[in-house]
Amino acid sequence: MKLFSVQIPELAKCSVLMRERSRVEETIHAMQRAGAGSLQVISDFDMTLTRFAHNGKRVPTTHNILDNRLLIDEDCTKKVNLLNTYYPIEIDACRTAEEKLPLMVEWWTKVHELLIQQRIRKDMLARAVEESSAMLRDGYKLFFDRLTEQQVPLLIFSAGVGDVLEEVIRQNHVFYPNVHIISNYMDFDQTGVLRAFKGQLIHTFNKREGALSHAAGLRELQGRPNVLLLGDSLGDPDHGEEMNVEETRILKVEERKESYINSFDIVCW
Ligand SMILES: Nc1ccn([C@@H]2O[C@H](COP(=O)(O)O)[C@@H](O)[C@H]2O)c(=O)n1
Repeated sequence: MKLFSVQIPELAKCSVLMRERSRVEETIHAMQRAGAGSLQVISDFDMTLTRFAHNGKRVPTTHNILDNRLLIDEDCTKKVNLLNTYYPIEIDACRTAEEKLPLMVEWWTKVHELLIQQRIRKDMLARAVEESSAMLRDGYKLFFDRLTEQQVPLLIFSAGVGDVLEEVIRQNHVFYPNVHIISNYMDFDQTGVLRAFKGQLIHTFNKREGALSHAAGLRELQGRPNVLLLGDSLGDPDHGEEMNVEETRILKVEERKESYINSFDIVCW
């Protein structure tokens, strides 16, 4: 307890839940002893590195940022706004990942097809991000700065839109060389018009597959056995499993405590 109240006061807050406080304490001690050279951080992006809401309004996900008249027309806006339909399914603690999977594929596929039809222009993305209310979490600057100072790789695994994600962190001045991103990237034609999404679709429940298919990019993380895994979804705890590492899992959620406490070491709600 002393460790948390003195060194990490946030973890002593009543909004922080831990299944086994003593085990988490031991893990943090071990990670501290091993030092920054043994550490890597894996995080998802939307609602983990970005805020869930601000002043009572949902902060847009990277997909939602594309809902801007610079990029898509009014008719598309009506069709593309599927968050209220599919998000409750994504976070439904009563459904299994197997039940959710086809619905998640349906959600991402529908939206990506609509976006492609809109012939989105690459040179408009930065303005769309500027005009959006995208917002990283409080303390993000310290988080990114410390990791880069200590040369700790930060791997962002996101089922969002990589091009938009990059622009958000660039505009917040934290797109440092230690930041690596695996996400759904747009494929633009020679004139800068969206024609497809690159590679295999990444959604909440296949991030593990995404990690494997990008194994080459993960090589530089080898020799760093300690992983701090940050996520907001029950699909996230899988990220580190292929990597044969000790990990501490920290999660940001608004609700669904019970199931999250069973999946993550630390739950912030
Ligand atoms: N068309 C979509 C599809 C997904 N989302 C949300 O984005 C989140 C993905 O980002 P992570 O960085 O958390 O992997 C996902 O959890 C969905 O809730 C969306 O807004 N629109």
